[in-house]
Amino acid sequence: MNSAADTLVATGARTAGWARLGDFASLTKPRIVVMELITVAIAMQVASGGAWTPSAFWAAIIGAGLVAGSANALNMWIEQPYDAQMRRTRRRPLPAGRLAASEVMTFSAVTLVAGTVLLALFVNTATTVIGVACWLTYVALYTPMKRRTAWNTTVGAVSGALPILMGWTAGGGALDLTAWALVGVLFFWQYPHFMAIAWMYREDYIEVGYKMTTTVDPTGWHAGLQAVFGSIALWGVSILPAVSHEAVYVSIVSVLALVMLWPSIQFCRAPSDPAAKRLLRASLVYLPLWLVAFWMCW
Ligand code: HEM
Ligand SMILES: CC(C)=CCC/C(C)=C/CC/C(C)=C/COP(=O)(O)OP(=O)(O)O
Repeated sequence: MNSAADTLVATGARTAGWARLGDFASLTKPRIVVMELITVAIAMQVASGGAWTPSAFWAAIIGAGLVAGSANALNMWIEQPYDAQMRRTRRRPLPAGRLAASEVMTFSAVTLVAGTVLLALFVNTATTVIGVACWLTYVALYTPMKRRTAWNTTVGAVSGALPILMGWTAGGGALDLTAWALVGVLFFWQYPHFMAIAWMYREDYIEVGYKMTTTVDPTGWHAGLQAVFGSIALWGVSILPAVSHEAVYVSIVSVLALVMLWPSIQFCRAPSDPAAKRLLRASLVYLPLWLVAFWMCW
């Protein structure tokens, strides 16, 4: 177990009551998980044509949330020494000593089992298998790869893209072109999303030894290119689900594409903190808007 965290807890940094509950909740990286769960809910709604039962719907949302929360908690357990050194992450419960390593491990194990059981009993086998595959790609592949190669982002993008497929299969959707187009949207969206972040926190990443596009090429040129090509690919796959659908959807998505493409081009031309922040903000605007367009126009 992690003696550093346990020692800090022993010296009295441990929280109690609601604050302790908040510390456990923050192990799940709640903002990312909430966005993931919105993708799950909308994919399930569209795939089922709204014909879901409340038990299956809530089991899918809570089950996916628990499995994702488990993956994020275990990622924090593995990365504690590096989280402790980065400004953005050093106040997390484990490096700050508010939770013990053993508590984080227990939390991750319990949420993994609970989430998997919920998905298996109340949703279906396909969704459960995708959930476990997603957990494995994140914890067993992406997390160690961050220290070895900048290709980690491609693997992380698979983990980030699979939850929407869980929503689709939970709603009875087949693994057809639409299903893979949805995975493609989430996959390619993560390039501009993360290249902005990789630039903003490049000094932290260099200091702790993470291999990111912006640490391998500190000029930002490769990160910019990946943001631009990611945004172009995002445009293409965002349109795909509309093959037999309305022109209005294609028009909305094409306008939305510019929301991503323009700040990506600006960032690529001259990487800077303000340009990266604008790109990150654009990514966080794009995804909910695209989800609503997809849902409404389906
Ligand atoms: C390679 C994949 C990804 C990486 C490495 C990544 C990393 C990050 C990081 C480090 C932040 C914090 C930025 C900050 O503090 O300024 C962030 C923010 C955010 N990410 Fe991602 N992310 C990825 C994929 C995703 C996915 C798939 C989603 C959801 C669908 C998502 C949703 C969000 C949201 C909502 C925020 C803003 C809230 C916050 O700052 O915590 N991300 N991401
Ligand atoms: C159902 C299931 C298992 C879903 C998993 C969804 C999930 C965890 C997506 C994460 C996407 C991602 C790579 C985030 C960054 O992690 P990071 O380690 O780079 O972030 P950090 O630097 O903030 O720790």
